[in-house]
Amino acid sequence: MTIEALGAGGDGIARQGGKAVFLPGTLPGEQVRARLLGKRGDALLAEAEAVLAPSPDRVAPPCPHFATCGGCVVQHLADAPYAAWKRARLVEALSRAGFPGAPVGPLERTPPMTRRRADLALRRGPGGAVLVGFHGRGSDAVTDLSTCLVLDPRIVALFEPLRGLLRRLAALKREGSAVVNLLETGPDLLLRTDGVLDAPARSLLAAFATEHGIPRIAWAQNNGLPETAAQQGPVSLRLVGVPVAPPPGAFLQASPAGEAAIVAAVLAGLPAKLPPRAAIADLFAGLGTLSFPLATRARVTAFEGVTESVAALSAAAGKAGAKVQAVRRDLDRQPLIAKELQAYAAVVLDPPFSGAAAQVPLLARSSVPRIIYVSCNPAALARDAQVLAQGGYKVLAAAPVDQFLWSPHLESVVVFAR
Ligand SMILES: C[S@@+](CC[C@H](N)C(=O)[O-])C[C@H]1O[C@@H](n2cnc3c(N)ncnc32)[C@H](O)[C@@H]1O
Repeated sequence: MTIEALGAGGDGIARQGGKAVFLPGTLPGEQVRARLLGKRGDALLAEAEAVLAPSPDRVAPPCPHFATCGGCVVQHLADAPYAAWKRARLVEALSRAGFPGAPVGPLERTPPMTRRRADLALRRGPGGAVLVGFHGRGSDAVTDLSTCLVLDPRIVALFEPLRGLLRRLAALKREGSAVVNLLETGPDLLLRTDGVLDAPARSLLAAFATEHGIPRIAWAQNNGLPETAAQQGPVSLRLVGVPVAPPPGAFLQASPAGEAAIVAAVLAGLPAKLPPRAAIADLFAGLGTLSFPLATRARVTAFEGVTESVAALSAAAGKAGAKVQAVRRDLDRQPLIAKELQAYAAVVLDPPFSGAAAQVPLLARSSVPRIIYVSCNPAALARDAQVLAQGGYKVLAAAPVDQFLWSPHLESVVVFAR
């Protein structure tokens, strides 16, 4: 087969009998000998058994786990075509939404080994050993990682100690996860396991926290509410200089450089002049990553659905005297309505992967002069941007931010105006 394009998920795409065939690990222009594996929706899935004519853009993937780990699926592509492909994802998303030729800026890059948040999969294997890593490509298998080239080395340094801990932790029967948030006070660990945490296990966690300089270890059974299992000291990080104490497993932008690029693009998207008593709404505000920078320009109301994040944001704003009011609100069930929206000179929204399907139609019908949409999913962005296009909004600027190096994920900041 001849590979015609690189798909949105990072797989090469060929055609056979009028059907698209997805071939992981291949690149446009390559000729491969392939074996069909089955169907993927309307398309076919195949495996390249041999690359007969490799692309000049093919490079040796630097990570030893490339073949199995599902994290970095396009590490075999040279840097310049990789950056062009990533940026093109935003160009295509906006084009699909009805904004062909939108002013898309250059790709903002983030360096390897700087990701400060990891959501690791844990699995106990036969013999009691525990695998710690990421899920495999399109599979449920867990790749047991010895290294990772995107994560901050301080997180990677915890892999082996975690394996040792979990081997002895009866609370992990078969499956679990570990979220590591690298804060300024050290790694903050949230363990989710499928068993019960008894008193000896709590002592084990406390000893582990002391030994590895971990200020807090929280634990939850499966998807239950986390509880603090061991606390050795305060947990804190600064968001534009404002100290915030995140709850266990809190959402953080993936890397400091990515966060800085997003904040810069959001601030640049505000009108140069705001009316004297202007207010900005920050929707899906999390811990206030965007609220605090926005508060340097106007009063901010920060809407967020997770109670613990709202409390952390509110406490941080109170202590710092920042002009941010935090409000708990589920924006899927109870989006801001027209009457509420008209109070704002600008609305910033940074929804989860699924986008903001409930809020965006109300924004599209609103009189809000400026909407700044921060997206981590070009497909959801394309759907939501189309609704804003139908509402009469134009794109003033769009910034693609490569927070998830070598993966198909793309962060973008798009500025809409009436
Ligand atoms: C992509 S994060 C952005 C957080 C923040 N803006 C930042 O930059 O760190 C999305 C946030 O939306 C929140 N969220 C998810 N679903 C929500 C909902 N239905 N209503 C309100 N907030 C929600 C999540 O808790 C999370 O904090």
